[in-house]
Amino acid sequence: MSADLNPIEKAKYVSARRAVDYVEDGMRVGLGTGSTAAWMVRCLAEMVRNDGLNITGVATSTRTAELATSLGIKVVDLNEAKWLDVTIDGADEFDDNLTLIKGGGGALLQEKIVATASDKMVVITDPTKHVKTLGAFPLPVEVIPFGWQTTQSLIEKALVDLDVDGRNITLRLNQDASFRTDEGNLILDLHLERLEDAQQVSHVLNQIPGVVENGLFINLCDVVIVGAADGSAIVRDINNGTVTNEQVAVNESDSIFTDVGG
Ligand SMILES: O=C[C@H](O)[C@H](O)[C@H](O)COP(=O)(O)O
Repeated sequence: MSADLNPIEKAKYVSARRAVDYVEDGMRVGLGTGSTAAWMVRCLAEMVRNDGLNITGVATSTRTAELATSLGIKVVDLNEAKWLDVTIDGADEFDDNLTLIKGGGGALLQEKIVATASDKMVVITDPTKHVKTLGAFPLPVEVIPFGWQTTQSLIEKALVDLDVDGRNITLRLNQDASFRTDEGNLILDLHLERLEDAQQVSHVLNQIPGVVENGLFINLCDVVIVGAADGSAIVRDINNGTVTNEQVAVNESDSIFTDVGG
């Protein structure tokens, strides 16, 4: 493996390399967003290039679409694909129930639509993402720009009613301006520290006018893969209840490392 990659990047690569085993010829594949998902896109592109793999990708963000297209993966709109065989995506946090917090990169809305429209969601992670209780990672909530401060106040009130301390909410910035999602919306990051009842919080947030979607992914993830820098990966499948510790075949001279300058 490329000596230039730090251990976390190596772990992400290992997890992505294992995840692409779920992709078969002719599949429609949801392509996640983020640094881990980018490794998966590079792995798939290599299979398209070297093995003639024939897949159709649906990207969860403009940047993933650009990466996939630039590497030779066919990308279509979800309206065209309609339904997907598998989606592979990263996560910011996951717990033992495979509930996720996503949206650190602001792509949670399209990611959730794509994951929901998939037969299987495979989540690729590194050891830093596993938590006992969700919430240390701020929960992203996508809101429309109109009246966003009022929406924020309504979120604060709803959290108090749920006995969750939601007073620390920040508008996500991109340098000096507000961050805009691919849909032109804003992101509020909820610094909750602990999230005991994800189902309830998610439900309540999505009832508030102005909230488009939140970053909690509940009952969507089928498989989580936790890669490690030594080339091992823990693969947990929630549907068949298996947890396997595997060694992933990695090629030190893999051309995808040169794609990223590693
Ligand atoms: O909006 C971004 C996504 O939910 C990402 O999948 C998530 O933030 C994980 O990203 P990374 O793999 O870069 O840690």
